[in-house]
Amino acid sequence: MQQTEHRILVINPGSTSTKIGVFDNEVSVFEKTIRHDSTVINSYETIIDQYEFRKNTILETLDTEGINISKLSAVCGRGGLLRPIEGGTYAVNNNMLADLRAGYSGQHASNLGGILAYEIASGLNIPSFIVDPVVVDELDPVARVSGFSLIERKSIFHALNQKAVARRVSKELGKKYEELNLIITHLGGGITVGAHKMGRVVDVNNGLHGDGPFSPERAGTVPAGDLVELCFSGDYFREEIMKKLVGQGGLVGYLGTNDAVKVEKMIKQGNKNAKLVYDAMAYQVAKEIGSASAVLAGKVDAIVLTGGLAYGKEFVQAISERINWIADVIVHPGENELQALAEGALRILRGEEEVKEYPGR
Ligand SMILES: Nc1ncnc2c1ncn2[C@@H]1O[C@H](COP(=O)(O)OP(=O)(O)OP(=O)(O)O)[C@@H](O)[C@H]1O
Ligand SMILES: CCCC(=O)O
Repeated sequence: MQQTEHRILVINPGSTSTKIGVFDNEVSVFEKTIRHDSTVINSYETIIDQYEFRKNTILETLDTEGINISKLSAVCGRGGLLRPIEGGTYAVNNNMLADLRAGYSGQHASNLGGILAYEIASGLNIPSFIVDPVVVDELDPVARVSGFSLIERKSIFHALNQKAVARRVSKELGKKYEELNLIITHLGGGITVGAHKMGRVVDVNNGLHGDGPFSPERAGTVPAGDLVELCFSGDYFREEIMKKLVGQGGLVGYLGTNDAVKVEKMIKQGNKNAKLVYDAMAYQVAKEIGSASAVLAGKVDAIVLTGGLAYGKEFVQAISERINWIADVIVHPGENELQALAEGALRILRGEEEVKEYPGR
């Protein structure tokens, strides 16, 4: 039996849920998705205002499950919209807390991850970390140039899951992550396609703010001129347009649902519009993968499809048949973010990796 060296609490706050897990070393001993009623969540003006509610919910859940938090070695949260930083495990420090509280790069439920980790850990006098936040930025300089001198391209993507899956696939291929060129495609509520060149994500679409394929909830890249016309038409407030791009874009905008399983049902029932839209989403994902293969100059060891949509056999098939000439396609459906958070903290606690300091200010 494996000896318990480290017990780690991991926290992944999402827009409608808080996922928590307790790990003894790499082994999950408890995982729970705590779903939050949208009326409760929406009663808070900002994401940060939800802090007390989410913290109490986590502590009550652990208490009900009989998990004694005084035995924890560390707490690790999903990192949020911070300043751009390279991938890795970061200690939560005052600069990070200030940026998360202020929403330095915007509002995202994951902003609560570092704050919750810190507040629970500091009461127990143990360290708190975040791992591979959504702002991980390893872009090559050339990838930052947008073509419009007032706007620079940014790196905002599913870094935690992309990096974790990339490491897992590298192991499966019997190589180090730093020895491979991989295209990792996260197919979730948002979709991001990362060009991982020898361990660095040198280019990726900004999944949150209008870049790349459309997804269940995001519009992705839209024709800029037409968008400007719409913004100044006088028909919409700024927040309305933002919502149409993020949250109510993609499948939600076309078909009124973010649930791909429902869309597949619509298609089976003969809904031609649903078929067209679903095909278009697969088509745009394949285009983005093709573009990432050009970033890697065609030297691609594998293309990986992950996230919830990767459970959809026909969706995966529709993407694969357009891109499987580039490299082998490996499918890892779902995400493993709690495990990735635990492993990130563990690498530090075991001294296998040096903890990174968040710069700030
Ligand atoms: N078995 C399935 N077949 C097809 N689609 C599925 C299946 N299971 C889940 N999905 C779809 O996957 C999508 C959600 O993916 P996922 O759970 O990775 O997203 P999320 O965690 O909410 O958001 P994100 O990954 O962007 O942070 C939804 O559209 C959901 O309907
Ligand atoms: C994780 C950033 C991308 C998104 O939320 O869609």
